[in-house]
Amino acid sequence: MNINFSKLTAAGNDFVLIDNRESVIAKEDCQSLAKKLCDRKYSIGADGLILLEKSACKDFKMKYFNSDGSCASMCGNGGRSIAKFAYDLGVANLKMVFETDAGVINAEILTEDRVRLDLYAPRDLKKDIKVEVNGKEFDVDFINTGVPHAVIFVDDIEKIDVFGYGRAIRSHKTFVPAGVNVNFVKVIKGNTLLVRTYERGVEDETLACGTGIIASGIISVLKGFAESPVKVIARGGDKLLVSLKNSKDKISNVVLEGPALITFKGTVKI
Ligand SMILES: N[C@@H](CCC[C@H](N)C(=O)O)C(=O)O
Repeated sequence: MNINFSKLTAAGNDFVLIDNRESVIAKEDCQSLAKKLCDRKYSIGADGLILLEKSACKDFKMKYFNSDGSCASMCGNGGRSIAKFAYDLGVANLKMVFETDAGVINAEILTEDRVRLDLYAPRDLKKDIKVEVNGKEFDVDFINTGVPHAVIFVDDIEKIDVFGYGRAIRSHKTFVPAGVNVNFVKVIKGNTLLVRTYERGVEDETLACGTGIIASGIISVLKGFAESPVKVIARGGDKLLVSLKNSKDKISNVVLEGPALITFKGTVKI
C-alpha cells in the first residue's frame, strides 16, 4: 500500500507525519512502521513517527513513536510539528486544540515557521538526586513534562560526553523501568540556556528535544538560575522560548514556542 507523508523539522528534531484519521495504519503495526520509516539509510529517516488521528472531542489526536519503535506519550517538537501539519492538511485553524497521551494541548501557528504550545502541568518533580555513573557523580533533577526528563547543570557544555553519560544515566537503576531523557544544561548570560539532550528511543543526542527544553526551563526557574520567559538555544542552534508560572514549586501555564517547518512531502510504500 502507498501512503502519503510529510517530513517536518522542529529545531532539527525531525519527524515523519502521516494522516491516520481513517486508520489506514493499524495499531499493532505502528511500532514496526516507526522503526522502518525512521531508518535513515533504508527509508525516509527521522527521530520519530507521528500519526494524526481522530479525536472525539478535540481537533485531532497525536500518537508518537520514537525511531526505535517505542511509543512515547508526548513530544514537544513533535507537538509543534503536528500543529503545522494539521493546519497544512486543513484539519485545524491557526488556533487548535489536540489530545496527546500526556494531556490536552492548545496550539497556535504564530508565523510561517513558528508555533506556540500551551501545555498541561508537569508532574513528579524530584530535586537533587545523586546519580553515579562511570565513576562520576551527577546532581540530577527529575521532572515529567509529558515524558520523563533528567536535568543536569554543567560548566562545559561543549566537552560533556552527552552520548556516554547520557546513555548511562538514561538506564540507571534510579530511573528503571521507564528510563529517562537526559538534558545537560549550561546557563549563559541573557536569561538563556544551552541545552543538549540524550533522547530515549532515539538512543543518541538529537539536535533538540522540546519536552527536555521545557524541563530544563522549569528547573532553571525553580533553582533561581533563570526567569520566565527563558530563552533556550538547542544543539542545532535554533532558538526556543519556555514560559511558566511558579508558586512554591507548583508549576502552571507552561508554554513552549519554537520553529516547525515542512521540509518535503512524498509517498512511501508500506
Ligand atoms: N523529541 C521529543 C521527545 C520524544 C519522546 C522521547 N524520546 C521519549 O521517549 O521520552 C521532544 O521534542 O519532546
